[in-house]
Formats: sequence, structure tokens, C-alpha cells
Amino acid sequence: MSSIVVGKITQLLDQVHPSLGTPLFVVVVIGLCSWLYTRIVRGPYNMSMLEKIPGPKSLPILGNAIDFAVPHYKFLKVLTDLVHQNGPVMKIFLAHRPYVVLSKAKGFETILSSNKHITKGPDYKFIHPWLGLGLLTSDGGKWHSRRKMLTPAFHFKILEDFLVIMNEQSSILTNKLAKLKPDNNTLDMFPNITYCALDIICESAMGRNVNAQSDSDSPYVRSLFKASDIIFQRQTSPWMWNNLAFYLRPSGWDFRKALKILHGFTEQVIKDRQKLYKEEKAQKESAKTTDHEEDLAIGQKKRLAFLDLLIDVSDDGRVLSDKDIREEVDTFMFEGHDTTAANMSFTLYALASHPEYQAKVQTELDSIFGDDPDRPASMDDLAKMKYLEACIKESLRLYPSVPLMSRTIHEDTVIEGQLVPAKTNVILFNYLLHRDPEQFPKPEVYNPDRFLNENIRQRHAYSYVPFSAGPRNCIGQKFAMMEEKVVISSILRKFKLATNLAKKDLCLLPELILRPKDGLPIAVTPRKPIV
Ligand code: HEM
Repeated sequence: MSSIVVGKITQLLDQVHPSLGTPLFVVVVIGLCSWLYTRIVRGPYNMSMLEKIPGPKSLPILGNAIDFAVPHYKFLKVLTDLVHQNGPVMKIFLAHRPYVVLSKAKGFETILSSNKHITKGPDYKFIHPWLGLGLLTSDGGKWHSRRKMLTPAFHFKILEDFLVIMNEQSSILTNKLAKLKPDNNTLDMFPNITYCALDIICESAMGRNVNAQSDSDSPYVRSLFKASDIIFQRQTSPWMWNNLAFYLRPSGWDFRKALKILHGFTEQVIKDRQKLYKEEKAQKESAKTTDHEEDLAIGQKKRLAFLDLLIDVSDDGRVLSDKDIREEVDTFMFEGHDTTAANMSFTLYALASHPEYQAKVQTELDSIFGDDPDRPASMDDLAKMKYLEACIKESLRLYPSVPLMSRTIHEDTVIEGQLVPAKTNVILFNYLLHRDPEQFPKPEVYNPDRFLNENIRQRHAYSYVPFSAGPRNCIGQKFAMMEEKVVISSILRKFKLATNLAKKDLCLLPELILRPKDGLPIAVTPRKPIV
């Protein structure tokens, strides 16, 4: 076999130049390449330790790429099958890079509960040109100080101010749904919910409305989708990993163009908001209010945005530069729209598929709102939506918005009895973790009762981590749950949902977030509350 390969290469090189076409020259070149590959490309990794970890056979250079050379919607199934064949700590190679895939609660606990394993995996670097090194992508001291600085922005009292925005945008959405004709009342819920989520996060993060619900074709909205799309393409295409190769391609140009618009928009909003902040401060000072500092405190301004807190702590560039502020605002925009949109859409789909649970949620909502389907939801109302909360959590179990996370570990670590060497990229496979039959009997069945208090206690603390867990858990999870309750309850107070899409026909794409391949068709019919 090897003599045939050498023969073929010899023939080829001979055509290029006769002096290259000698077998000795070809053997030397192949030897040199494999030496370079072993020493330089795989050199940083402890191969002898990795060899002891179970995993499918891999090829030099390609790794396990051939196993994953399937249509994208089959990716989750391929990875699930490989884990079932190899065990809950499984090694694979993507090109030359070793990955260890975890899929059980104990392994998740080892990584997520630790203060040491907080470095994100290499796939996140493709987000850096957009988000820089903000809260999502940074590590070490920078991440610690940012996390400390931003945590107060997600305090219950601050979040309450965003309720107005959530109610307003939900009402725009339900008005849109009310206009559907009885004979043509089925729509793809996914994009409609996404525009609503985008308007909510945009106004909450920046204090500026992009009106995606009425103009989904604005340059900012288009650029946001374009940039997310290209990042995902890059993550899954090794030939686009290299910066030079990427930026010379048309998608590299498109990415640059999209970032110019996204960064330009955020920078302009920051400038406008800083100006406003200075004017307000000057006004307060000239009014000689003794308690002006208190008046400026976050939480007391009308129509507060996360950006205001950042401007407040920036101390005129001494603590946070304008670029630092932009990183965090862009991070909220990136993390805060797709994730909630996906979860809201899947919850509405699950409830449309299960009229019995939908009816339970509607009974709960009717008991909270009586016969007034238009009253904006208050924080007290949201606290009473216990069954809706269980439905949202159950759809996050079956359809986690973030189906995979990754970390690079910096020291040899024992995970479920297996020694995993430093520099390995660990993939936390949430999608499969949430389907562990020992923790969730009949895992494919949608059953919100699993999230009623008495049933939660029986499970491992790391068996369900849709918002991650430990020090790098999702900072926006309370915001997300509030938003989802407001939007979903607004819809279910007014409409009955149904769908013809069976779960077995639902194809899932693990892109930057989990999304349905062919949308989520849902029929929407007006209803009256039962009082
Ligand atoms: C259903 C909705 C959401 C889900 C399922 C979700 C899930 C997650 C997950 C799994 C992580 C960890 C990612 C990783 O380690 O790679 C994360 C981190 C993060 N999320 Fe969320 N998220 C949601 C909504 C939000 C919202 C609404 C915001 C902002 C307003 C937000 C902001 C962030 C930030 C800034 C981080 C990085 C935190 C850090 O590393 O300290 N998320 N989220």
C-alpha cells in the first residue's frame, strides 16, 4: 500500500520537475511531514495519556473528521452514538486537536465546580473579533474583575426595571398574532420570537430600540444574523480556522463588513448615552441636590439600560475604556437574544404539542390575571407562574439553547476515574447530559412535572445545567426567565396553540445555539380566559 502511495506521489512530482520524481526524495518528504506532524502539530499534547482514554479510531491529520462528515442535522446523533459506544469520558480528534467529551453529571461537576477550569475552548476565539475579551470570552484576572463589576447589574431590583420593556414588546408580538386570519393562522414561531427577543435585549442592554419586530431587515439586525452565521461556519470548517485564509475568502469580507456595522452602532449608542449621562449629572449638580449621588444610582433612572451601569462604573475611562464598554454591551446582545428566543420557541412548540400541559398553564394564568388578558405582568405575577416555569425548564432540558460548551484544561485532571492531560479541550455535551435515563427516566418524553420541587431533589446537582453552573454560570439567567415568562404568558393568555410537527420529525441543528432545521410551525387561535 505504502509503495503504491510513494509511486503515485513520485509520478506526480516527476510531472512538476524530473529532479523531484525520485522515490528517495518522496520517502524523505513523507518522513519529514510525519515527523513535523508528530513533533509540532501533536507535540503540545500528551499523546501517551490520551491514548488510554476510550474513543473511536482516528486518522492522522484528519482525526475523526470523517465520522462527522454528515449533514449538519445528524451531528447530535453521531456524537450521541459515539458516546454510547465509548463511554461518558470519550476522546476524539478534530483535525490535530484532542477533545474529551463528557456527558454525565459527575464529569460535569469536576469541570464546572472548579475555579481552575474557567478557560474557554479554542472555538470561542472566532467570537473574539466581535466581542473582544468580554465576560463570555475572557479568563483569569480580567474575567474575575468583570464578573464582580457586572454582577450588581443583574440584581433583582435592577431587573424589575426591564419588565416594562418586556411587556411592551410582548404586546407588539401578540398584536401581530391577533392579525392572523382564521384560515391562515399557522406561522413559523422561531423568527417571530427571535425579533421580539432582539428588541427586548437591545433596549435593555443599550436603551435603544432596533424595532426588529417591525423592520427585521435593518442593517444592524441583518449584520447580527450574518456575523453569528459566519462564526458558526468558521467553527465547523477547519479550512477557515486560519485568519489569513479566512479573511481572504468572501465570508471573511462579509464578516468584516458585518462587524463594522455592529461595532459602529454600539459605539454610537455608547457616545449618545455618555453625553446624556454627563448632562444629567451636570443638571443634578447645578440643582445642588445634596443627595445627587443617590439619585444617579442605578435602578432609579427611568428606562435604565445595562449600558448605564457600565458608564457609571467606567469612571470616565479610568476603570473601563469605551472599547471595554463596547465588549460587554456586544456580549449581552450576542448571549442575550438567540438563547432566550430558542428556549421560548421550543417551549411554545412543546406546549402546542401537549394540549394537556398547555391547559394547565392557561388555568394558572387565568387564576393570576382573571379576565384581563391585557394587564402587564408584574414581578409578583411572574413569581406565581410556577407551572409555566416547570414547562420552560423542561424544554430547556430537551432542547438546551447551548447544547455543547467547551473548556481548555491547564493541568492533568482526573475526570470520572480517567486521567485527562493538560491542554485537552473538554466538551460538555449538555444535550446528552439532560437525556441520562438514570436522572431523567424516559428521557425523550416531555414532562414538566420533573421540575416540580419534590422531584428535583432526587437528582444530581449537575444533571441539569442549561445555564452552565459554578463560577462561570450564566449571569443573565434571571433576566432570561423573567423575559420568557412575560412573553410566553402574554401569548398563552390570549391564544391557543397547536402544531402538526411531530417530535420525531423535528430536526435539530447545533449551531451557535440549538435551532430547528425547518422552523416551528404553530397554529394560533384566539381564546378567552376561563374565569
Ligand atoms: C435561556 C436563555 C439563556 C441560556 C440557556 C443561557 C445559557 C448560558 C450558558 C450555558 C452559559 C455558559 C457558556 C459557556 O460556558 O460557554 C452562559 C453564559 C453567559 N450568559 Fe447566558 N444564557 C441565556 C440567557 C442570557 C441572557 C439573557 C444574557 C444577558 C442578558 C446572558 C449573558 C451571559 C453571559 C454574559 C455569559 C458569560 C458569563 C461568564 O462567563 O461569566 N445569557 N449562558
